[in-house]
Amino acid sequence: DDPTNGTAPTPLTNYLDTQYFGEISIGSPAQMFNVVFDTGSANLWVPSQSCSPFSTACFTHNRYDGSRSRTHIDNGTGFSIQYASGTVRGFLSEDVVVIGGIPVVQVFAEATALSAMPFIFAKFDGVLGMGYPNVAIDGITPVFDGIMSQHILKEEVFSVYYSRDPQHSPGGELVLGGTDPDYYTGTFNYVATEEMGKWEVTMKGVSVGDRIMFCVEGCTAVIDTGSSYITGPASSVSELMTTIGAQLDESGYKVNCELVKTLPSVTFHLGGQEYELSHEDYILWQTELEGDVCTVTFRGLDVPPPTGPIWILGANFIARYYTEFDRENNRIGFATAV
Ligand SMILES: CC(C)(C)OC(=O)N[C@@H]1CNC[C@H](C(=O)N(Cc2cccc(Cl)c2Cl)C2CC2)C1
Repeated sequence: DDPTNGTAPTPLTNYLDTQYFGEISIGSPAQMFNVVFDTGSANLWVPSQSCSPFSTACFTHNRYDGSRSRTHIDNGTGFSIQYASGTVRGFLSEDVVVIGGIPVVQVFAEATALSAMPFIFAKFDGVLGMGYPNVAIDGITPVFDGIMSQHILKEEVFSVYYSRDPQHSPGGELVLGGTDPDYYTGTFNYVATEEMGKWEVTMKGVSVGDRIMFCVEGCTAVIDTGSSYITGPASSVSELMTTIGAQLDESGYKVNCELVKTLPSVTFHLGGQEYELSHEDYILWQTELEGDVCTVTFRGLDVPPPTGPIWILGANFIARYYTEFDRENNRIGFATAV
């Protein structure tokens, strides 16, 4: 009998409120990796022992060595992912993956080439996609689907808590099979996933203060645990920044830290509920040597049709709203995070 009654928690590390990752093992004996549990993708990849020494991003991370695992199964099929922000190339292997204490035989990619950008900034080794199977490249069964087919989870859901303060411990928590009441208050409000097979919902508007300014006719919002920020169509975000008096510089939108407490809330209308972010939720306040820097955690990103135009609600949204991803009922639940 499972000591955690059909649920399996994994503590997460919070790196600068922008990267949240937890530990999994692959192989026998266990080889440990830090991975982002990413609802915006559906494949598992980790750096490979056979990655080229010239791939700095690969070399500075933990690497999987199939020859050291007695449960390794050769595959060798080529694999590549083209992110908006970078490229991962390698080949497929199969081995036992353990996540939250649950073992699953899994086809995954060994990365032999990782683009320096952005992976040299990554504190994590790889990515474990928590998306639906139809987002999976090469039709590979995602990890969570492999676990659901074992019928050991109390519910076919997983939940995510992201802490808002890097010093907070744990930096977050992934729960397979349920939710963790330690990290939310009140009840869940649910929104149906709009397009079967993506962690995407219909958004009814985006308000600044009490004025609906964007997505007035409705639009699509992706709830993406693997994105650091909130992104929206570049024109909308640029208008939003003008409204709050933020300037764009080479590393994002900045505001004068003295004015932060006067900034309006930004509210996302999902399902029958309004999800407000206050300036505490969307400003990253960093104290540097040359003074304080206040970054607005919104980015303009134009996703081409038919996928776009979309808004992507990332870590800073999830840090405020504890999120339950429900595969049983194809819906997403939000509760106020503690
Ligand atoms: C189309 C398809 C390829 C499936 O799209 C995706 O996979 N889309 C992914 C959607 N979720 C975010 C992913 C992403 O941007 N990164 C890079 C990243 C994010 C935050 C911080 C850092 Cl340092 C980095 Cl490197 C992966 C780590 C999750 C892309």
